[in-house]
Amino acid sequence: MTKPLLSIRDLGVSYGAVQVLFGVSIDVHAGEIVSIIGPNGAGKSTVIKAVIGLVEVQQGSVEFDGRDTTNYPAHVIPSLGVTYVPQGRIVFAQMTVSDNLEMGAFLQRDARKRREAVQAVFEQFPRLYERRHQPAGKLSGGEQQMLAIGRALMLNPRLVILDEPSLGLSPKYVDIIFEQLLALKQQGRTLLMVEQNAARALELSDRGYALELGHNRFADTGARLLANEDVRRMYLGGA
Ligand SMILES: Nc1ncnc2c1ncn2[C@@H]1O[C@H](COP(=O)(O)OP(=O)(O)OP(=O)(O)O)[C@@H](O)[C@H]1O
Repeated sequence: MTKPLLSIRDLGVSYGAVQVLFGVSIDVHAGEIVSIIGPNGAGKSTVIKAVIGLVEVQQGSVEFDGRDTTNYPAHVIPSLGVTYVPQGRIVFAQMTVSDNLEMGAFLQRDARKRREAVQAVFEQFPRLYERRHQPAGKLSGGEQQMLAIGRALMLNPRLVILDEPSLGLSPKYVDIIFEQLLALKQQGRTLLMVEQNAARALELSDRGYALELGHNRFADTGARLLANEDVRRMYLGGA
């Protein structure tokens, strides 16, 4: 198999004296959707925060596109081609939808390229085009999540990392957001996400990793994890 685009190896992270990750390893290949699942406190968000420089890695390594990026500062990560959609639909509420998107292209100095990127996001999310002049704070929760995802696409990233993209959304928008993530993969994007909605996430994931108390517990294709009795009992509510 080709080398992973992102390779997280034996990650150890502590908050102060409390260790929360104990040798976690995760690979993401170009063109894949990979999900990290696990109960509250398993360490899912900490893994992605370590990748994007928001928490310090004490053991192990992070490699992106063959380069050791362990403990690269957060402000450098977007220039590598890695963008992040934080938990909680974070948008600039007073700014219009269009201006929110422009903010996502902060590294792009060419105004024409910025406009082209905005147009590409509008094609992906026609609903955002309809509401382009409105303040982001007036959008519904699902639309704000579309906007947060659209903003992360503005730099044409090689990897998009999403923390709980479906959290707090109505069932209708959960469907829409997951459909959009699948559409992004079909366009060749690479996605790594953390999801509490494990069954839905695994359905559209090429591969998944189940964490337990800061350790790797299961790693397999999405389909095989969904079919695994132990995974179903421990992570999918026994369904
Ligand atoms: N800033 C912090 N300071 C101290 N402890 C933290 C901090 N952030 C997270 N933790 C602890 O680290 C552990 C892992 O948290 P993390 O948020 O990575 O888990 P998670 O699997 O993403 O769960 P959740 O879905 O609840 O966010 C938990 O015990 C949590 O309480």
